[in-house]
Amino acid sequence: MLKASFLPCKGSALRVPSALSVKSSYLRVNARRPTHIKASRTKMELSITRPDDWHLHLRDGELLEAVVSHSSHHFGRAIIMPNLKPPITTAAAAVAYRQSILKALPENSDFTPLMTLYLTDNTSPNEIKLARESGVVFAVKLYPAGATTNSQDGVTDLFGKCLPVLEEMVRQDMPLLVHGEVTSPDVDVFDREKVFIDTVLSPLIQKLPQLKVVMEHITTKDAVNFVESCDEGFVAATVTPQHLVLNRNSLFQGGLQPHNYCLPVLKRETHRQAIVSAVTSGSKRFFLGTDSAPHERRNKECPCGCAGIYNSPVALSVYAKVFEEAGALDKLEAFTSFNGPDFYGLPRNTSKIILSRSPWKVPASYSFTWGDIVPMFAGQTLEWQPSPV
Ligand SMILES: NC(=O)N[C@@H](CC(=O)O)C(=O)O
Ligand SMILES: [Zn+2]
Ligand SMILES: [Zn+2]
Repeated sequence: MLKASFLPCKGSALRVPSALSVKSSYLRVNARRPTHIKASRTKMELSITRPDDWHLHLRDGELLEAVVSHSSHHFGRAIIMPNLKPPITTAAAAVAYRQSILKALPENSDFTPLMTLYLTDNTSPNEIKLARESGVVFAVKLYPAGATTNSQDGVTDLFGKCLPVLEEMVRQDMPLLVHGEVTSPDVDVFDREKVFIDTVLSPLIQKLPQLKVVMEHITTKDAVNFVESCDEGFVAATVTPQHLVLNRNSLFQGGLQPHNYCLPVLKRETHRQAIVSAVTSGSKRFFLGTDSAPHERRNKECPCGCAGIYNSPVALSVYAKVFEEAGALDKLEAFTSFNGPDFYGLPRNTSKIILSRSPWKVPASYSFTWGDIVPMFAGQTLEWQPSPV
């Protein structure tokens, strides 16, 4: 069952665990704690290698300036999603977008954006070569046309028009990042990930077994099973905070909850449990990708609200909570900081961050002259707090 403390009831605070549950966590962690976990009865701290975010939407313009520090503060690097308006479809556009991200960063930040290209039916194999040569593009993103926010320019003909590009990606060792949902209106929205696995991903991997694929923001037991059935170095998955702690009840708890709406949509509890088991098992195939996707409040709380949850400010707190509740805090660091760079063939970060058990209240919203953004778990209290070393 989903813990009551994670149900985002409107207006009710996320419950801080009682002294008793702190104590029992203390005992559980202490019984098998690795050296980087320090515990005392008053304060528990984890020192972990600085995490990276392998799936992040930073947007551009005012929104970029508003959100970038919530990621750059704690994460070393992030895979930056290319679904801007217009999308980042060329290496040159990725280079320019990277410059605007670097410009928006707080002074002295050493956060590194890892850029991606937005795959279209018209992407040329040469663009993949240019992307590789740029030295700043690390992956190509597949949005099936119409699947999610700003995906209207996405792919309609993966096995036809895109095949030469995919073959070039194999040659360039460039991973394909996948929004894994079919878009046919005939397919129930809750089945779209499973049908995508059966009809697109599985055949794709059979056709191009050397292509590196990341199934982004997985939401189902089917995706867990699929990723686990593939070759470890070739297929992996990112997992968001929301798909670890919320199920589809959270969309309707006490009324319609637009701030819990993202794509792929939250699934039933059995799927959430399968994802928690997979990530807390210590498997190298799963790594941190927040899918933090800020939208202005007015575009979420309206008759046709956008999909996307803004979770950068709370992501590390939520991941820590999930691993703690599974009795797997010793496996947290691999998920947040090792499995991602290992899969991408990049070095692990060398600096550290500290996660301490000191409850903090998530702001009700972040306000700017042009509007505001409501974060995940707005107004609620979380137990784990990250601070840079
Ligand atoms: N996850 C979402 O619900 N939304 C993302 C797009 C995406 O990652 O699919 C966004 O850009 O808003
Ligand atoms: Zn997506
Ligand atoms: Zn996303």
